Amino acid sequence: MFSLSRPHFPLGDYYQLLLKNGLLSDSAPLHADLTREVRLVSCDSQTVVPGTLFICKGAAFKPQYLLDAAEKGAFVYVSERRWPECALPCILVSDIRRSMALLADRAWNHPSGRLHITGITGTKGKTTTAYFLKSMLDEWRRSQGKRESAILSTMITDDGVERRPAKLTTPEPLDLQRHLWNAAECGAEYLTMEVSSQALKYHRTGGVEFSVGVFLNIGEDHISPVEHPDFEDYFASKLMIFRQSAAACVNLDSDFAERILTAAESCSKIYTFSTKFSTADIYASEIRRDGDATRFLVRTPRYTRELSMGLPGSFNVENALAAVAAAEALGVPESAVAAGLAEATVPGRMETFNTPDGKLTVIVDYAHNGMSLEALLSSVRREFPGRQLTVLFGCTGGKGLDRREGMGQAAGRWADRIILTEDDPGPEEVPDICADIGGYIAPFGKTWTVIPDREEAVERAILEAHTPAVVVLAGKGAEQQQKRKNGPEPCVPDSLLARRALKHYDP
Ligand SMILES: CC(=O)N[C@H]1[C@@H](OP(=O)(O)OP(=O)(O)OC[C@H]2O[C@@H](n3ccc(=O)[nH]c3=O)[C@H](O)[C@@H]2O)O[C@H](CO)[C@@H](O)[C@@H]1O[C@H](C)C(=O)N[C@@H](C)C(=O)N[C@H](CCC(=O)O)C(=O)O
Ligand SMILES: Nc1ncnc2c1ncn2[C@@H]1O[C@H](COP(=O)(O)OP(=O)(O)OP(=O)(O)O)[C@@H](O)[C@H]1O
Repeated sequence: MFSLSRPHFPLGDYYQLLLKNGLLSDSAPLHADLTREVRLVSCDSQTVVPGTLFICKGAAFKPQYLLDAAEKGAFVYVSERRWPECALPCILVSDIRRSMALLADRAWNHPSGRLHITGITGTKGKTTTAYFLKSMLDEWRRSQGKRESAILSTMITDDGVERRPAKLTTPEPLDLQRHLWNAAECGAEYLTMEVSSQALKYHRTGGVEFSVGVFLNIGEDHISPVEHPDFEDYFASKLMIFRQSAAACVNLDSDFAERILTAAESCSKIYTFSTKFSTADIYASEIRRDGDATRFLVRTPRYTRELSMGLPGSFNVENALAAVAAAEALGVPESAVAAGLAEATVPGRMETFNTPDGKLTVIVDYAHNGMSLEALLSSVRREFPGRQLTVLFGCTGGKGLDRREGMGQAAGRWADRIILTEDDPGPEEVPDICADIGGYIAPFGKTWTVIPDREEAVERAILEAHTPAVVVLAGKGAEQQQKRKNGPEPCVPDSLLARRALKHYDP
């Protein structure tokens, strides 16, 4: 049994916290009752109750929200500017994002102090690594008769109390701290979470203690007017994870590994992992595909043994090693590491479907930028020699425009047959996006077919393949929505489309 009622703190505690962290930008005394208990800290006027400390923030913020909050019983507000239309006392701060994170951490009584949290950052592999680690932790916990660990990932939010599809990879501070509180209260003890560069840049994880911070890799992505202005901003944001981590896990095979290691020096312990450098603390060798399993030998400071996993793709060994490294830092027993990895599945990541005659393999995968499609196709080429390789994909519209170049080049380099289709076109037209991608395929001397309707495209990709063949359906993974001009609209997931088409397969 657990109680979900949490303590409440007087306004003075919150005020002192901002003062101590140098966030107050007004030295004038605050005309508010500092002894009054804050019943809720909120940035959403729709949730306000009497006794709320209201946070004014956001590009879409309107002063009317503050007036609504005051009417519902908010008694003080925190903001980077005063709002003269509101008579409530104002705590003026210099940085609303940092302030909000610290206030949220306080409001939920610093729940990360009661959990072992692993934060995972990197351009690619965060979700997969988080699922691997959760599977290992849960093996261990089940063997002790304990409840499952919690996870906050792009795929799912499961804090032991709330379980639903995630809105963001890393939640905003007030949501994040509530999830951490839930996890701590229900006895999850361990929590694995993805930490996006956006979250670090905007201090969403401010105040959180990570037992382990994992840095997987870095590549060009998320550089756009609405995300990061340039690669340096993106990289520097990700490196911030180590400032709040006790132990660091660093991939020596990543680009810029030296710089990542230097940033990790702020942590009290560093675990390096690699498939290339035998000097790494966690080192994998003898990597091979054996039937439906990927096997490799791993050496850690505590043991040397063979590990296996169901997920194909040599890049998944990197993710597995990251999880093994985090498990090492957390003291997860060897047997739970091995069993957890062997059993782990990740929806929409390298989901594989084979025809009974074994001549046609369809792979559904979430690769949706150049780095991931390159890793995916090069790995499939190695693992399925001598087969025709078809790739089907599209690119998102209105953002991430550089993905067209990276994905086009990866397809041009590796595929025999290329089908371009819809993938979250947003405000753009699918044929226009495909034409852009085609411009990056052409220099490789390859041709491509544009089939805007994804259902038709998948069917033709599969049924018109020349066996022995592999058909890769990239980009959407387990997603069930297409983001179009009018917003998200439901769509059939690729795995279901693949199963449907395979029913009509005629060898
Ligand atoms: C809608 C939007 O663009 N939101 C972004 C923005 O938040 P914001 O604070 O400016 O949001 P806002 O909607 O303008 O805020 C309005 C405020 O008014 C309040 N309100 C609203 C209505 C009302 O009646 N009353 C009221 O009080 C709202 O509760 C809110 O507090 O600033 C935040 C800074 O943390 C961003 O995270 C957040 O990202 C949106 C949600 C988003 O989709 N971001 C993406 C890019 C993102 O973060 N992605 C990463 C993954 C990508 C990666 O791997 O790097 C992620 O972690 O998910
Ligand atoms: N270590 C890796 N290196 C390169 N590509 C990878 C790696 N791991 C996974 N991928 C590719 O990236 C895709 C997304 O993987 P995953 O969801 O685990 O990463 P992520 O970091 O959570 O991604 P995103 O930030 O896009 O949500 C996979 O479907 C696969 O194609």
